[in-house]
Amino acid sequence: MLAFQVARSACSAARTGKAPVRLLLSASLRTNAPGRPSIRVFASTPRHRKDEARIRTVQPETGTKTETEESVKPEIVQKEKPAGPVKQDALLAEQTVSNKEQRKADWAIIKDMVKYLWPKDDLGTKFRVGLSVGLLIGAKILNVQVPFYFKSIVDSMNVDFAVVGGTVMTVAGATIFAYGATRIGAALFQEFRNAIFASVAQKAIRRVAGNVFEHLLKLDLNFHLSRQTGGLTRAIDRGTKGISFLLTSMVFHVIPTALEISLVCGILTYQYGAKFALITAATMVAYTAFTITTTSWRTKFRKQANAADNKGATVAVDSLINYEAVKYFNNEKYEVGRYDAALQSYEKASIKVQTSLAYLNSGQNLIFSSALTAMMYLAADGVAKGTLTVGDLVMVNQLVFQLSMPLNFLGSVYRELRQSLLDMETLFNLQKVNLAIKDPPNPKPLQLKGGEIKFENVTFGYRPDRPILKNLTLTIPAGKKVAIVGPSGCGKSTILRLLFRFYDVQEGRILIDGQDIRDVSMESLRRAIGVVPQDTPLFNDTIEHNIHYGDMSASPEKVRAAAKRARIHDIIETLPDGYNTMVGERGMMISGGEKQRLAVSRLILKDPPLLFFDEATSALDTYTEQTLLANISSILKEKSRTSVFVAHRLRTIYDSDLIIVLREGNVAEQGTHDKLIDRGGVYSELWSAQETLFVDDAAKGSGSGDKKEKDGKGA
Ligand SMILES: Nc1ncnc2c1ncn2[C@@H]1O[C@H](COP(=O)(O)OP(=O)(O)OP(=O)(O)O)[C@@H](O)[C@H]1O
Repeated sequence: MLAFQVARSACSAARTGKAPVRLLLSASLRTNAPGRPSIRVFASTPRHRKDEARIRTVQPETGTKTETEESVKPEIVQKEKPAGPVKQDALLAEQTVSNKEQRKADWAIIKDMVKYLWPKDDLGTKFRVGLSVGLLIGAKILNVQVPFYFKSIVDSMNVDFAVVGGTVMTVAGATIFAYGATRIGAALFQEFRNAIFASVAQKAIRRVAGNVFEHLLKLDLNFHLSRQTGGLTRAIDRGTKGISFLLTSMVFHVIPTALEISLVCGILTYQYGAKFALITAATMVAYTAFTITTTSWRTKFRKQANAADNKGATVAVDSLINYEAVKYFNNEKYEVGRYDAALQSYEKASIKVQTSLAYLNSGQNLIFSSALTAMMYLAADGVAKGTLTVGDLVMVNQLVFQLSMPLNFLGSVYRELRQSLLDMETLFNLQKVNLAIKDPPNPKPLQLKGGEIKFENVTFGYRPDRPILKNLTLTIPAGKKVAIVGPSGCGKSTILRLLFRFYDVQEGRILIDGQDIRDVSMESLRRAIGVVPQDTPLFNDTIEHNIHYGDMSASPEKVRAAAKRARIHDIIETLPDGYNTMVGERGMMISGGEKQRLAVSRLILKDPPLLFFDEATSALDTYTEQTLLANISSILKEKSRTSVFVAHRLRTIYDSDLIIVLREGNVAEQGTHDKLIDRGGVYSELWSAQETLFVDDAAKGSGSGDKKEKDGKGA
């Protein structure tokens, strides 16, 4: 049970830790752009991604944009801390996936995404995509008109106004207005395009995220216990951001860059001949090749920074979650040291990221500026020879500059695209995780006749090398109150988990009223079983909601009636917010005893025929425990129900119809209390030991029970 609880609290801790992770990431791990004025140019980047998009500064002298900062995104999924060699191997294996396989996976995702861009039965989406592409083409065509007007304005200005006469209005007024209108038109087209496309990306995100979430809820307990919940939600979060980026960049970056480059090359060839086109084409090839190779080389620095970033977040979150433990043992310095070590690795990796970025930017600038110089020389030469006008010189300059924007995007889009594909792969892989526990084909619902539960030669272990139940055979008779007792870790809670089909048995079978639980639908099986677990899982919501969870269709009156029966109503009424009191994350804002009673209320509301109480009253004082147990007994008597009580304190179960004593994964003995006492076996020894303690406590006055209860009969 301990391992189960540890794993469970790890999950919950990860959940609790989600907010701090983000807080710390943004507050202390991210470096900011240098303090000079910067313009964000990821105009089409969705809002949530903007924070992560690099900031580029427009250099006033040249107009070219230079990457100045990259947000270092944490690793694709916050991976579970490697718990041993097996997991580390798995992680290594994950990292060494061959490039070929990676490309295959990338293409599979892109193909999948095309389905969202052009869904079969969704005319609306098709229309939006079509319209966005139309607007995009319109914007690009308008954009390439701008240099033409500019050339025309420069040429028409290149006259002696004193000789020719006229004003700016008569000479170039129309062209200047056309120039302005074209620029405005291009900008408007781009904004409309973004607005229209937004719903396509958001719809895709909703569908994928919904499917993944549904799948996650279907996965078995083992999957959830071995993953960090924080990591899972992060995978969904990052994967869905990836979807938006991939769709947006597929439509707005890849296609338009290609379109713009072709248009500019075409115009240069048509207007000024092959030399210009050749230089443009050579620049494109050199720029692209340099960007792609340098980006691939830089990726490892980013990965290192991401890993350090994750480590820092994990350390910080772990320390904050275990705040009390840190304080109990005065280990603040140790924790700060651990955190600083992670920050130091991050610092080193970030410096590499920045320096390699400077190299990338310089190389890109060198290639681009060399091409620009060559073109300007050719154009100036043309002007000198009289084959070109000054306007032509300006137009060449403008056209080439127009290329700088898509080219600059190329580097960032390429890298972001790779990252998005990785994020999405993790997300899509989650959907592929097989369900270990599933319904049989055409399952029948469980037919309850009385509620007899039988374990027949059941062998089960969470790990194959450590069996917990060994050829266990037991019968829980229909309509009876049965107790399962035994030393800690002997498999009492495991019996419940198997019955609920959180896991399937490795050998043997479990029958309810003669039906193998693997042959009936899980929905009907789980509907028939009610559980008050050892550690009550509560939602961070109101008390009302948490009780209501037992039956979402129940009326508020029923909720209150259930609370009364679980002896929690009066306490709730005394709280300032009554039933609207928030219970806090994992119910941390209410006491352990209150949590258990909420769990009992929930069970009463669910009203199932088979009831399981796994140490359900362990956090209560003796008086409240006895009263609650009396209430539970009266509920059991109302209808014929089979109930199973797992308990350590034998005084809470001594009156059961049958007591099963487990030891080392098997039944050591069974019978009624009196029979087992007479037998003088394990139960009798346990009973005597507990009674001695109880009497001692009572004598010292520290126990809350009275002497009358000593033999158990007065309870
Ligand atoms: N998910 C798990 N993975 C691996 N081992 C587990 C898992 N859950 C429980 N165990 C182990 O299985 C054994 C039986 O656990 P179980 O919870 O059934 O014990 P229990 O009899 O209910 O104990 P307790 O009385 O302390 O609650 C324990 O040794 C426990 O550490």
